[in-house]
Amino acid sequence: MKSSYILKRLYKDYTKKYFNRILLSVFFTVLLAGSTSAVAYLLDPAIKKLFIEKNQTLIYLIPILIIVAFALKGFSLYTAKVIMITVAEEVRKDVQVDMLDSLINADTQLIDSKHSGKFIANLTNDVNMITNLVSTAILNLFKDSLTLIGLLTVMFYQNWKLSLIALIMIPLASFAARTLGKRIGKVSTQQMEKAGVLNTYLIEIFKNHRLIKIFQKENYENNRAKKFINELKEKSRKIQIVLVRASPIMEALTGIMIACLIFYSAKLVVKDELEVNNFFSFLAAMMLAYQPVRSLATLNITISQGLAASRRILPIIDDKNNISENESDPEIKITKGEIKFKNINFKYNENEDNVLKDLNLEILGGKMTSLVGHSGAGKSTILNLIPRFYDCINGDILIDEQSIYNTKIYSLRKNISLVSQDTTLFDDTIRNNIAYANINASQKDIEAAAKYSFADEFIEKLPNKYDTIIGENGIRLSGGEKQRLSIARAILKKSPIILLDEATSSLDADTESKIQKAIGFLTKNRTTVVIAHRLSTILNSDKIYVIDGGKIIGKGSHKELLENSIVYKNFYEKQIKKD
Ligand SMILES: Nc1ncnc2c1ncn2[C@@H]1O[C@H](COP(=O)(O)OP(=O)(O)OP(=O)(O)O)[C@@H](O)[C@H]1O
Repeated sequence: MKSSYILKRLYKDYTKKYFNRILLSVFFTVLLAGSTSAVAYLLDPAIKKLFIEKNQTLIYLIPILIIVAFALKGFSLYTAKVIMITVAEEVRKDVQVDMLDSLINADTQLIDSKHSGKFIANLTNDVNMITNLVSTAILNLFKDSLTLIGLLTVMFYQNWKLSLIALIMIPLASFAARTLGKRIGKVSTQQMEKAGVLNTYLIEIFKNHRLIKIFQKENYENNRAKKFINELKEKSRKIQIVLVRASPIMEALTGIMIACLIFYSAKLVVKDELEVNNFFSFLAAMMLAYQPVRSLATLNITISQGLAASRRILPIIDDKNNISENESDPEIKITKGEIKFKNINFKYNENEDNVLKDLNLEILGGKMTSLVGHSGAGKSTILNLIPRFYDCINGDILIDEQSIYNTKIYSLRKNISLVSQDTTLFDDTIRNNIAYANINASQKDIEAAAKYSFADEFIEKLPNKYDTIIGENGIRLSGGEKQRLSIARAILKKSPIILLDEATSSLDADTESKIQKAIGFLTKNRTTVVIAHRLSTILNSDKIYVIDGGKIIGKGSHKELLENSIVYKNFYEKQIKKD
């Protein structure tokens, strides 16, 4: 990604709308440059009139002017900074909102390939650097270059020969800064990658802490943590060191320049080409110019960091969705809820074999259809294709004779509920977790859904009932309770199509029977496609498909399949019967 393109994008998407505020901030930097230069300039008449000519009439005016100039300098700097801080925070918010928007709407395939820890690092550290680029860098660019121009004017006004010597420093400083900037850009990308790895590791520690304990892997994990932290430390150290490397370079350059100046000034004084008042005013201007030159020299580093961060962030924002719809696509209309798979081929990744191979399915409207088969056969994949979490390579899926690929995606998903075996809940109240299906649902509807899913009996026993916060992914609830909540959520959605990935874990007989009843209520007269693991579900099914290696190898009722399908018989004997 070219730097010019990045800068154009950042301007167009993130800073253009704050243009007026930036302009106001620039106006204050003009005041700042003027007042800073005035301070340096005023030393000339101050020394000449007050000390050399001993003029008593200006004894009050010049000090007052100096106070005014300093006050104006302070006020302008403060105001310019406050304006740019506000802009910076707005830009930070806008970039983060865009990143999260792109994540929330991303294709499932894209999410599969994303590194969650790296995303967190991008969302925090990288966005910081972009914010610096569009605020600090812009502010400093104007503030420092205008101040420098003002001070150089004073310097040239006082003595052009001395000023030319001082100017030698600028190309030297900018050369040093360019070299440092390049190095910083490279190391900061490496640092961000390490920060991402550490974030992901942290998420895994939270998720897998029971596993760590039971395998007694505390030491092993401590060592891994140390390794990740060390790697990050190394990169951070490198960046900090490159950053501070700017200081000795600048100090050395300043030293050389001051030495040359003193040497040359002495010569000029001898030749009567330099007055003491001019020299002091010149010196003051040059001293004041030190800060803007230093800041301009390191500006390149902020810009390099910001550009490197943008190269990581903009592609995330620009990630294109493959799963899309046309403007003209109609909403899907569900009548019977019949689903047909026609010659479906599908694979998750480019270079792999097809996971589903020329698959044909007919799922009866308003009835229950079971998918059975060994692990890895492709059952979940079939379920994933119906709400278009993934799109097939070729073939078609029809619901009530309408292709799901030519309908509005939201209308399709609105008609589908998914109850999966790994129940997903939010760290929120019970009420909000059920109402996730419909945030406008009344308390009465929520309670009814809880009642039909047999969740009400445990909810009533909780300290704050429906207002109880259930912890991250429902950590404070039992497996059976979580399942009932997710069924309540699906009941509230009232969708005509239900996709059910039946839990494999066994529950106690009482909970099991409640969950079966809840599922019975949820799926009654609705098109249900279930990855079946329970005999009762299989027996209740109107049709069973046996999947193997991404193909249908048998269909019919339980009884028919026991007679006709060896794979089914095998599956039944080994996995269902023993349960
Ligand atoms: N997100 C994914 N990315 C890549 N490959 C995947 C992905 N999900 C599943 N697969 C592969 O697709 C094949 C079918 O998997 P699928 O999950 O559909 O099987 P399944 O019949 O549901 O198995 P199980 O009963 O164990 O859940 C497997 O070989 C699996 O490794």
